[in-house]
Amino acid sequence: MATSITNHSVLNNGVKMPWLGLGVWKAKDGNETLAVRSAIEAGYRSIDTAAIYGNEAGVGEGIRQAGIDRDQLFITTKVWNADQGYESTLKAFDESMKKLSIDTLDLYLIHWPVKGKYVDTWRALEKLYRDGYVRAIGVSNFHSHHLEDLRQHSEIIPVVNQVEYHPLLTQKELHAYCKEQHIQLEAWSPLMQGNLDHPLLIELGQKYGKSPAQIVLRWDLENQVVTIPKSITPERIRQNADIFDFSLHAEDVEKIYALNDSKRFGPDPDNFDF
Ligand SMILES: NC(=O)C1=CN([C@@H]2O[C@H](COP(=O)(O)OP(=O)(O)OC[C@H]3O[C@@H](n4cnc5c(N)ncnc54)[C@H](OP(=O)(O)O)[C@@H]3O)[C@@H](O)[C@H]2O)C=CC1
Ligand SMILES: O=C1CO[C@H](CO)[C@@H](O)[C@@H]1O
Repeated sequence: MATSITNHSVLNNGVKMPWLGLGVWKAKDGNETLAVRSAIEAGYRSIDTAAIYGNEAGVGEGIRQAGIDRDQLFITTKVWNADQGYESTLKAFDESMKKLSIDTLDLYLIHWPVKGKYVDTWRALEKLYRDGYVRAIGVSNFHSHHLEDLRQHSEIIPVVNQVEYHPLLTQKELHAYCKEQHIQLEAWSPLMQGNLDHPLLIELGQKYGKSPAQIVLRWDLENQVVTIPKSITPERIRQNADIFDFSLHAEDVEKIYALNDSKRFGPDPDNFDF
């Protein structure tokens, strides 16, 4: 049970990853810098970006402005689909590191399972890991069949699978598979991209004296899912981190699970047109 913002998941290679991080998709034009700085000031120690978000340089700037020791932070970025393949991934990694202006990355993810490419991409991630440039390597948007395929064609197991996960898309089978394989599930769009007006979430918010966003983020923690809500609003950034002073009763966790209707806000990885 996570009781503090510094609580972490211990990944399958022993690296510690905070249960809560800040997402920064769509944060641009300086908002990403302000958001990262506000988050670090509020106690966040994990930031999730990606090459395709176009804000790695601004994220790096926010980290510097916060004036925190690099080893206190957990930074994730991702290789974009157009850069997949062995050599092109190594090049994309260098570019991301230059933009972030850091020497070592905490977590590098394959953003989507691009058919015919992700195994070679994974070999590049394995090299970066073995050479010490990345502390942990993982994937995003992988179904269990992608993970099985990778398992049969590679040596290192991903530490994390970052997938769309929220009350309307609970991914129970994938979650069970990841648990069995010691792959940490990480939730993207945990706040359903701001669609938080469901009556149950409002009712539970009133019951626990919390907002619907806090109820959903606490539900992630109860389910041992790493979560990375995005906000560029300092007050919401603080609110989203104020989830360590309460816990949900088991029956309420189940009520939220029951909202699942396999609703995706993003594409299904099997149908995504790369
Ligand atoms: N691997 C992948 O393929 C993907 C990864 N991601 C990652 O996951 C992160 C989170 O997902 P994302 O899609 O951004 O969406 P989220 O589910 O985190 O929702 C973000 C939206 O919710 C609003 N919001 C934040 N906090 C609150 C609150 N307390 N009350 C009400 N509204 C709130 C934000 O507004 P505002 O900012 O204006 O405060 C924003 O509009 C991304 O930023 C990215 O890092 C996302 C998509 C795909
Ligand atoms: O993380 C994400 C958000 O941005 C991308 C598109 O621009 C998505 O495809 C992706 O999954």
